[in-house]
Amino acid sequence: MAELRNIVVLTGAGISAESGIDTFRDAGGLWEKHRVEDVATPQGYERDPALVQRFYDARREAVQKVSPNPAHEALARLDREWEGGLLIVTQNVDDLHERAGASRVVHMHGELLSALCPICERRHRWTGPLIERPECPSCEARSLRPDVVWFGEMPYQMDRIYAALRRADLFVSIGTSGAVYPAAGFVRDAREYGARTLELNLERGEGSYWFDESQQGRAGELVPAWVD
Ligand SMILES: CC(C)NC(=O)[C@H](Cc1c[nH]c2ccccc12)NC(=O)[C@H](CCCC/N=C(/NCCC(=O)O)S[C@H]1O[C@H](COP(=O)(O)OP(=O)(O)OC[C@H]2O[C@@H](n3cnc4c(N)ncnc43)[C@H](O)[C@@H]2O)[C@@H](O)[C@H]1O)NC(=O)OCc1ccccc1
Repeated sequence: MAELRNIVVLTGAGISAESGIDTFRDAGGLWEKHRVEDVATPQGYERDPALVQRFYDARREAVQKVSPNPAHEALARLDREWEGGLLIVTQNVDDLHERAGASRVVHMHGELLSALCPICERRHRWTGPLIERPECPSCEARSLRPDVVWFGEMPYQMDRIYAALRRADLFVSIGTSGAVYPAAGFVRDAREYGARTLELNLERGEGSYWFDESQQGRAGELVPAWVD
């Protein structure tokens, strides 16, 4: 087997479930309580920005009440100790990877604790809106929006992600249903570039067929076992 040097890890809501963060599609998940079109699309934000602000405010409060779990901690350990290439590509907008100590992390769908001004394109730490369209500290436009990627919008840092996929010897997917693109297509991209592929998930995801190996179980057990 070719020498293992470069690893890409894709994470989804399932890795934060054991920290007490709702996933999207599981029973009692976010998409049961909110219509995607209303809270996670640019059109929904145009229609009712206050509804969208409240949705993300509630998630910000929830994230600040929880802590990283053993799966986040194991990936942070890997990040500290692995001398080869490593990129943790997360679909999650929470900051639990960083709070566990990981640094080689890309938030392809944005971050809850960041605010984006679509006018001057500057980002600011989110200090809580309490109103529909907070003022941008840089250009004073009443424009600040959650710095998250909504459906129909281009995910962040796609060039960096595809470059890492092209170099990957190993692609590992953790806690994601494989229902949302382009993230759901990464396993096939990685395979095309010759990487071995491993799925660690509570149940088989929609793209499970494309993985060389698939382990079912809780991330809090599977990930430390895989890393150590
Ligand atoms: C619904 C789907 C069909 N639609 C899409 O994919 C769309 C449209 C589309 C594009 N290409 C396509 C191709 C085919 C079909 C459709 C499309 N995609 C887009 O619009 C994307 C933008 C999508 C991003 C939307 N924003 C999110 N989030 C941010 C906001 C927010 O968070 O509020 S998506 C959001 O939902 C997704 C949820 O998925 P998961 O994280 O997997 O969570 P889920 O609940 O589904 O599953 C949890 C899993 O964990 C497991 N689990 C649970 N507990 C545990 C546990 N304890 N341990 C282990 N596993 C566990 C469960 O078993 C389960 O499998 C995540 O990506 C998450 O970020 N933009 C785009 O394509 O731009 C153009 C483009 C194209 C190519 C290249 C460049 C640009």
